[in-house]
Amino acid sequence: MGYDAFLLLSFGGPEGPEDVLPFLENVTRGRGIPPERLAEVAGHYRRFGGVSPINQQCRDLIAAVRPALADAGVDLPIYWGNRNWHPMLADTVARMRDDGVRHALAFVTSAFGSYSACRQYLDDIAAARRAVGPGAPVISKIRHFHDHPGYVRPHADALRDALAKVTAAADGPVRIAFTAHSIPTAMAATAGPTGRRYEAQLRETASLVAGDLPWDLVWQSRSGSPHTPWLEPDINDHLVALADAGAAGVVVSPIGFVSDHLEVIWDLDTEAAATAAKLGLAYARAATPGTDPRFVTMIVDLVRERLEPGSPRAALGSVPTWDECPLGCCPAPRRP
Ligand SMILES: CC1=C(CCC(=O)O)c2cc3nc(cc4[nH]c(cc5[nH]c(cc1n2)c(C)c5CCC(=O)O)c(CCC(=O)O)c4C)C(CCC(=O)O)=C3C
Ligand SMILES: [Fe+2]
Repeated sequence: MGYDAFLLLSFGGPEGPEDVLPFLENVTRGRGIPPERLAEVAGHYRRFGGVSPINQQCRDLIAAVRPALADAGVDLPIYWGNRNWHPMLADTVARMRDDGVRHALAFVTSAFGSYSACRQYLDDIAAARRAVGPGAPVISKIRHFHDHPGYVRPHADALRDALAKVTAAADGPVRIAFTAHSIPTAMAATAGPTGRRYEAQLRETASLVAGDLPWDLVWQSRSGSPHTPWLEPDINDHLVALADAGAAGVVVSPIGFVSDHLEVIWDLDTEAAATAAKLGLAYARAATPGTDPRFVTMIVDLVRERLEPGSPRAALGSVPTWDECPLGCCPAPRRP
């Protein structure tokens, strides 16, 4: 099977105050998110001038991937499209069609399964192709990479850097808290081909990143209606529990994310850091891979896996990954 383009597919984020509400409408359309929650989240974006860092992080990633692909002898044009904000995926797919692209490989900026982290991107690809109509390229999504050394090692080094800072500052025991985006428990139950795959992958990533160190996996950025159960505990509640149990410091490592986007700089660097300060806990947040050269090389290697069938599939763990998600894997949740 030949591929003739590389597509970076990401979440998208606003790049100015006037973008914030239409962006949030795109994210939450038909999702039953209460207006109070939306107003609150709009406030988070406004605290950063209405600019999410995520689009610039995508530009930076492309700038790093372009020479890395060329060095590896992979000669593919590079495109970028987002689910929720410009450049919108459907516009990108139209441009790919105009350029004569027939079959693109898509790297999605999420390492994990579940509807929100995986199937939703496949649905967005299908919707964008439908919108473009005849001649739209086929787009194949690159596999999950939750246990790829190019994802695990940058997180592991960042964890050690942050741990050194907190250990120097804390007068007592220091704990490690890994975080990922919370999802509704119903979505977690049906993640992957046999359920609970989002949590299983995250636990595997956590244990690979932590090595011998003890850790907890907790959740951040809960959205939705307060009446819908989501994965718990929230990082802020967890910090209270750690302080009550006598911890003096905590390192928070957002293993659920590939870059320091708004959910990291607001929910962790602003909110969780304030909770820790109030509790008297020493606190540091570990960096995400971003444009770490090992992460960039991973993307090249994942492309080569698909270009050269039979080439090695790097994996440090044992939770399986595959190229094509089975039908019915990570089904869409029922929406209110
Ligand atoms: C699993 C997961 C990931 C990780 C996988 C991946 O990376 O894709 C992720 C990433 C992200 N989530 C992000 C932003 C938002 N997520 C929201 C809402 C939701 N997220 C959900 C799940 C996830 N989200 C879910 C189940 C909802 C409820 C609505 C629904 O059922 O779909 C909302 C609505 C407002 C609110 O928070 O209530 C916003 C603004 C940004 C961009 C940050 C930036 O701008 O820099 C990023 C990278
Ligand atoms: Fe989200």
